[in-house]
Amino acid sequence: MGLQVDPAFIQAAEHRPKPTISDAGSIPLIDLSPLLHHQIPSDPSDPAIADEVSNLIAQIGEACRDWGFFQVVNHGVEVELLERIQAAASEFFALPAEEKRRVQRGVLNPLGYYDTEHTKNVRDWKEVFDFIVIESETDSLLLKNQWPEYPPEMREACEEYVEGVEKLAYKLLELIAMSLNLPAKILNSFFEGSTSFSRLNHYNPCPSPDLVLGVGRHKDGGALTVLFQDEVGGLDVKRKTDGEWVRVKPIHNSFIVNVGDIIQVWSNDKYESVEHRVSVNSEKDRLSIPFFFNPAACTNVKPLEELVSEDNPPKYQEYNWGDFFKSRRDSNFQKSEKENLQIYHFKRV
Ligand SMILES: O=C(O)CCC(=O)C(=O)O
Ligand SMILES: [Fe+2]
Repeated sequence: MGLQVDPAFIQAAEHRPKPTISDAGSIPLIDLSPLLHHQIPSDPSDPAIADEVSNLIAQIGEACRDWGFFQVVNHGVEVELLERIQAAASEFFALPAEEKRRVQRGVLNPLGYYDTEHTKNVRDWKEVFDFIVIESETDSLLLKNQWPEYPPEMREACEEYVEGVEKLAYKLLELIAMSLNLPAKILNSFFEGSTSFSRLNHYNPCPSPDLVLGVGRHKDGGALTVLFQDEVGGLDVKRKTDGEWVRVKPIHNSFIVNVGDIIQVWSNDKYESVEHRVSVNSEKDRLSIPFFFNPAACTNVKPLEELVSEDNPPKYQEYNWGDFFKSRRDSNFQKSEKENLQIYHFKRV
């Protein structure tokens, strides 16, 4: 029998998903309901901090340290925003290819539709639509949204969705800062004029799910990812304790949160950005919507001074986020012989 998929999609044998994967012993589940009736205090030493909130901060800290991933419920993002963006995304991806290509990303502007992303030089079994929160233009980078004509409600659904999810991302950032024993808002100013963007990921059913991946194994390069997934499932996380891949079980009206490379560097490796990938299946298509919470392009990323000392010297050299972001986006666009930029290139030896 001949191959059922283009060889560009085929993973090397060691990276192919196993036919069965466990969702037991998977990522922690955290209930954010204390935030529905308490403010996040400004400082971890605040004597008025409610027990429920200090407990929540401790849970977030443990999840970041032990997993780099967790799932949240009672997150305060309105379910209606989720329903609207899912409906718009499904309608958009169901359009004929020529229609979707009218908003195709280009070399100059990385935003819009595309179905040719490569992760580590193997093509991903997916199509995506990227849009950014704050549009900008510099000599080296154009970040301008390309909204499709159909469905007409897509733009509003996307814009209102990111507004809701960005608020959640700020709360998570503040809880993470507190869990590192730092003032809650210490990281917030890096996100003024942010390069945060969101992506609609659509994975079609695949005739050879044992040979390909929806997204190859990778770590997220930004600060924090807040991801919605539908009920199909397919996100696999590499468990830190034993390196096993575990499936993240879909939970209705929840978000999956993961620490990206920037938090790894800021925390001087206290929290690590963990590898993950997406498996596909032969029956159902799947939708996921990550929000990549990223600082401003001018941010120079390095271990936070408050977290380094003589005994714990900085483990990374400073790098510029805008340059890193551009280099990643260029290398994901086309297959290239060169490995793309990774934070370990800035590791001090
Ligand atoms: O679809 C998913 O569950 C995850 C996608 C992902 O890891 C990414 O887009 O960076
Ligand atoms: Fe990812």
